[in-house]
Amino acid sequence: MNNPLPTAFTTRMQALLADEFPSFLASYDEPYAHGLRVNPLKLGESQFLALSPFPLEPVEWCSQGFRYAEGDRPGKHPYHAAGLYYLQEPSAMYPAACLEAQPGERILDLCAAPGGKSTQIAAAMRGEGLLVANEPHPARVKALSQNIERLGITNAIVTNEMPEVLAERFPAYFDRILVDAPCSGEGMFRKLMEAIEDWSLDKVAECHRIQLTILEAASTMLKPGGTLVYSTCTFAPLENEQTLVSFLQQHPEFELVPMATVPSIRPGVPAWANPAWPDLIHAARLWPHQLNGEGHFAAKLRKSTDATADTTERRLSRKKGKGNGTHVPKEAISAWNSFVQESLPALDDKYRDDSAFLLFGDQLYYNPQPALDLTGLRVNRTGLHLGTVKKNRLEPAHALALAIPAEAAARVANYQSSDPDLHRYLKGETLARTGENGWTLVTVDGYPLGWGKQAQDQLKNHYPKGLRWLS
Ligand SMILES: C[S@@+](CC[C@H](N)C(=O)[O-])C[C@H]1O[C@@H](n2cnc3c(N)ncnc32)[C@H](O)[C@@H]1O
Repeated sequence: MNNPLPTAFTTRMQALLADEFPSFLASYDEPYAHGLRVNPLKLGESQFLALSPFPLEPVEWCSQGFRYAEGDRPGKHPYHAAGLYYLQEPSAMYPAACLEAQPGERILDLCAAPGGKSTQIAAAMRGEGLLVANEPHPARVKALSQNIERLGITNAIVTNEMPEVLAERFPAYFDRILVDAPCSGEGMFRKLMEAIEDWSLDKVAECHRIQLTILEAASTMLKPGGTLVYSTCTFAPLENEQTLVSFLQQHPEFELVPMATVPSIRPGVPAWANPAWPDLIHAARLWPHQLNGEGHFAAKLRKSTDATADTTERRLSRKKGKGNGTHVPKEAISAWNSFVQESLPALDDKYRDDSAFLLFGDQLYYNPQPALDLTGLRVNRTGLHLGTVKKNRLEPAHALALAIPAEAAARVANYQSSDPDLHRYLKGETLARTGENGWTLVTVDGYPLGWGKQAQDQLKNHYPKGLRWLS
């Protein structure tokens, strides 16, 4: 590898890994492990395997996960734009699988950007229940929100808050919480030179402190009997075994519990914490020299059903955000209903509950949890963005195109993935095309990509400017 690993890092890893250290070090000369996770909200694994232009190998711990070869570019394929998959290195697919999210639950992903694990959790929820995907970093929350949109997720609320703020609002509220914590990123060294340049022992210590504050907030928000998964993409015991033990010492109502595993995944190490903690064998270490992945740590904790839950919601100052939107005038709802009648005649009854509509300015949303009070919180996306209400007519949102099946639409312009017209569409060009006038769903091999508006012999392009392909 060109950029040498930090000496303090290799010295520590040599002391920890002893005989295994040479093969750990040699793994840095291997290529980065490329993976993608098929999005079951759009299609099943076998359907994708039949369609995939890339040779794929299954990931052992995630049924929707596949490895692809160096040199393939699935991020540059129209199927990516249609949200058929999410690019994610294989070991990062493990923590959300351990969370075992179920349809209908309330789930929080507390450190969620850019959304790899949120999109995996949403896939397991099958559109039922509530996913709160939170990211405190203002720029990173935009990437998270775009990925939620691209994958056609309709039951997520994307927030941009510090965990402590959410903890005040949601005591004992969630069935499951994922803390995929900010960390020193030692598992990113193969992919990103900046991860090596940013690393220091001080950063490891600082991350350990931050991880404890995040776990503290998570513990408040979890219901008695609830499940918490903690994960990092670093190898440092201080950020893994030690963070957990420091937390468990303060929280006897939590215990480590076993997770589904495979032989190439190793247990956590009880002696790498102070005091040594035998239950750490239930945690998991994914090492780059023992499996084909970049490396991760994960552990599952259960909160006792006897834990007393302080469900008193602390009163926040509710001035800064407008998370609940404004009262929705009946004209906006009827604009939506007219659009459905005219352009989505075969849409099911999913978006018909008048109490779920929200209006932010002229932007109409459909809230997966209408009873939830979001006032005062910084909210980036509240459920499904339906469109813009303009003069009592609805201009459909890009998110809507990605969340519906092609069969719902009255007018569809379907292109094969290799069709030059499809590439023109993705670049934002108007297409020469005949067809019935009106809003038209543009699809690739039957999977929705975005909107066009047919007028005479042209399909006007409504693919979002910020997503257009440059070449
Ligand atoms: C490991 S990354 C999350 C990756 C994400 N779960 C995924 O799978 O795509 C950790 C995230 O935590 C965010 N973060 C940083 N400080 C935080 C804090 N105090 N509380 C919550 N999240 C924080 C970072 O901005 C970063 O996006």
